[in-house]
Amino acid sequence: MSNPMASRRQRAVDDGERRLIGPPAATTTSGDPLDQDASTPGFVYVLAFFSALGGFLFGYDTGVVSGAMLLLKKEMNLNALWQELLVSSTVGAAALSALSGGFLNGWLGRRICILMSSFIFSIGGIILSVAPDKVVLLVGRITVGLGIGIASMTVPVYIAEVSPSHLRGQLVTINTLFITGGQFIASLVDGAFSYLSHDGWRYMLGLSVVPALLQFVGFFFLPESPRWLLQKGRSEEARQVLSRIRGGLTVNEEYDAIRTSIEEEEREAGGGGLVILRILSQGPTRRALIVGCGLQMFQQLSGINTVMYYSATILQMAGVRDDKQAIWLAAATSATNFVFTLVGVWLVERVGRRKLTLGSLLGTGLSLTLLAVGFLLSALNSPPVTLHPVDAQNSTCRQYGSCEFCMLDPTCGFCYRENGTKVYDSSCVPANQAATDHAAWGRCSNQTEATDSPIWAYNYCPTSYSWIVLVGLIFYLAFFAPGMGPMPWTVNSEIYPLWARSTGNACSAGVNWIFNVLVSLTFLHVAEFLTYYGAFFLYTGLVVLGLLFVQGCLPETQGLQLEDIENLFTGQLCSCGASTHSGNRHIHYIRVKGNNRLLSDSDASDVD
Ligand SMILES: O[C@H]1[C@H](O)[C@@H](O)[C@H](O)[C@@H](O)[C@H]1O
Repeated sequence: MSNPMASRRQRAVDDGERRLIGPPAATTTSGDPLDQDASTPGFVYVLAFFSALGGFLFGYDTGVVSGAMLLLKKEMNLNALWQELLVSSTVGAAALSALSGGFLNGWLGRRICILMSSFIFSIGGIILSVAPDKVVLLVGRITVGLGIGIASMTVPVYIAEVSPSHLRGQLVTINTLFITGGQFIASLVDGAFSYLSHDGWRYMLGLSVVPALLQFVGFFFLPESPRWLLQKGRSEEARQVLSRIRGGLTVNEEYDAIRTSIEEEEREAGGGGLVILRILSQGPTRRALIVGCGLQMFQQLSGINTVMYYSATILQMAGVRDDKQAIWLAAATSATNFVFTLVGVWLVERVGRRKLTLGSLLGTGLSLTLLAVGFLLSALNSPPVTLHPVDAQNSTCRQYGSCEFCMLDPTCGFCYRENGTKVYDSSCVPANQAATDHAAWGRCSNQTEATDSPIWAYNYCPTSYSWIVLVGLIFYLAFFAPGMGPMPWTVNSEIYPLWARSTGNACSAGVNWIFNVLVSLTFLHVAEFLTYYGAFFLYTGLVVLGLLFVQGCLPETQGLQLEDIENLFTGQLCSCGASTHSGNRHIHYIRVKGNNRLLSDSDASDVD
């Protein structure tokens, strides 16, 4: 049977070495084959930079809120519900707008969507910085979330569509570098403005207007994706843009490949019906969608955002008691995430997406186990409660015999004194629910700087095993950041055929945001029921499932033309074979350890 979605060229890999079947993607005007490195004009980096500002804003706005919240809850007297609302409304809005972004992308194009998201970011930043009360703050956070959702699905698609294939993985991964960079800068800004006694949060939240405006102005001068233009029948414009992006080289080959693929797709689909239904009804796109959404789901299920969020507590366990010091050390955590994403940018075109994802998941799983073991040892050696003060309100806190059980109850905290590593005079008392940084009553209810005053531990316990948890945290970020952080975004930007690309990315980005909310909102409840070590063992289990999924289902897309990648999904989902056409050749290849190994390359008439 001939493959209905076959495209023009196919690169097959034999024993890890790629053989190019058919002519190279671009030739110089003189007709010489291009040296690919020499053929990459700087303009494509400019495009990637301005687009990735969307990733920066995504990272900044999700990262900045934790530091801003420390100030906001005091200045606006926010209770726990309002704090939760302000954090999760952004992520919820991002999920909704990512899902609707697919339709907007197909209809208005990538460029307009990017302009729209930077405009929304700017408005959101302005609302947040002038907000007179919590309701306006909520409106601002929702607005920013709408911008994040659209940016998170559009930017990777745009970068993938303008990049030459040999650089595509690297350039799309730069977007995730900008996400983690945004989170890192946000933590620095949080640190710097935490010294302001009043209105520091206005600067923290409002500063995002600067990159948003920069992106808005930049994109006024930048072109639309040539692939989208061609799909809309604006062929002359598409050819001009393609040639501008490729530095004035002859782009006939690439242009023809895109056009043929669009024509074939249109013939197949007849152009009608809802895109999502067409995706689900055709085997290859359905499989691509499952792989894309699965990757995004497992990214969030590996617990990245709880690890980032929980880093402050981990650091407190390690003995960092001062708020300011904790803020700066949390900046070190996001710096680690950022630096190791840089390793991912470096590795993606060297080892390929699949190996990088598998290696990253393996390391992430081992690090989660280490984290869980650290928490387990801390729990087993948790200091006992030795004092039982009279509790007028008869709260649940008095029933707990050790710090471990006391801290797992969000209404209680552990009040103790220490002598070196020895804990004494310890009690479990109710936390002040408006501000959990002190107890509701008793010796830990007023914070003093005196060295002999008792210590208030909310959400953590003093332990001598915190170093295991700290090492686990660093290893976790070092393994997660180069692979599982960026690869779900990178792979999604390249696995769908053009007609399904916006919708496919919208769905997978939506899945990412939905699981982001689910995991971060449930973390404290999961920890309450399963304890902290139980929660981290659970994430380890989920990572093992992720490993099996990636091992079975993720093909290698490195180096292939976007138009060819869809053919990787023509076999059974998670099986290892596929075939494609190249001119009148019929090529069978098999995925061996994720590489496309050539099986046969025969005349089409022999096979069909
Ligand atoms: O790829 C990104 C990155 O890993 C971020 O650090 C994380 O906060 C996001 O949820 C994720 O999508």
